[in-house]
Amino acid sequence: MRIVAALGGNALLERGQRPDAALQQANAVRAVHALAPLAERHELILTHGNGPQVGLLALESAADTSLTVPYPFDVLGAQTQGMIGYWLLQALQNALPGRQVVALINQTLVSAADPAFGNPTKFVGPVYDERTAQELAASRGWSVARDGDHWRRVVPSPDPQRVVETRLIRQLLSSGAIVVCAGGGGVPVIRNEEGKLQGVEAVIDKDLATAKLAEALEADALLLLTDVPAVQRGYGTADAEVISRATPAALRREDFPAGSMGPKVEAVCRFVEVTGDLGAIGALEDAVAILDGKAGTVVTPGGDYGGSEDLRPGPWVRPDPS
Ligand SMILES: Nc1ncnc2c1ncn2[C@@H]1O[C@H](COP(=O)(O)OP(=O)(O)O)[C@@H](O)[C@H]1O
Ligand SMILES: NC(=O)OP(=O)(O)O
Repeated sequence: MRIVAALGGNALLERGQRPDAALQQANAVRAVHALAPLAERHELILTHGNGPQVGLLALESAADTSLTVPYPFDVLGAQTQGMIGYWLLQALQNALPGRQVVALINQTLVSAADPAFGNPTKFVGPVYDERTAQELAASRGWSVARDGDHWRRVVPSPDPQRVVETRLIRQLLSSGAIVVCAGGGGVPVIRNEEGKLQGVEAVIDKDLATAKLAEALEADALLLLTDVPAVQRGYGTADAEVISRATPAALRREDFPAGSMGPKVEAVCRFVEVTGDLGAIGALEDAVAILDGKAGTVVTPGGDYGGSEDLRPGPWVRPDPS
């Protein structure tokens, strides 16, 4: 089976954690520990978030007095792909000796006319209390919004249209490699009037980009792995209940917050609606259990799923490296 899995930015850096490299690298090793069994049995494409990290790099760049202007978000996005891609690359190589692993710097095409450029929704950087967030918004010209119990900076997040390097990713997969790509949703680019690729100031939602990629790669399953065991109806209320199976139509009747669960639900719905294959949302450590039908929120065209036997079965044969 071909599985495209997305790793939440919070899996590498939990809210409130100090962003030390060693801590994030250890978190990457933990994440890979949960994902390695999938890579042993299936073709694996791994994407990752970058919300906490790209916001941190933006703060660092803004504080660098040697710069005329701080680095733009496309450049910062590429930096996070390098940094997080390196941690995942090394963790995967150590967990799966003998396998070829590649971490790509890659771009995702968006529309210059996307209304998201005028309506920032993507959370980046650390969490603040409301007063600090409002002060930072006033002094730095940021947009800020509530993220659960906290406040964070928000930046534009245009809809991903296409992962520019899709064809190359296919080639790497067919050579047997595990591919880490579309980090932070991919570096956001437009095609300018001369038809050239050009970076734009935005952070793409990695779940929506991952769904686009999974569709283009004809994946059998899309797994969005995060820090909650499943999608809940009435999340945060006394009546909250887990949704373990759903159709896209049933999920679309519910309300989920922009910037967190909203884009994940939208991403799995789009993937299942277009492909008729399986999309799921759940906890990183449950990656294998989700595919076995024992955890997470599993979304299928019929809203039913018994386990991975329901997917097109058959072991993935590792290509001979010679
Ligand atoms: N209905 C819901 N069910 C489950 N989690 C929800 C829901 N609504 C909001 N959330 C929040 O969504 C978060 C996951 O989204 P996000 O922070 O964007 O994840 P990640 O960075 O891992 O991609 C959870 O930690 C949870 O607080
Ligand atoms: N770019 C992105 O969606 O990052 P997070 O998953 O960390 O929010």
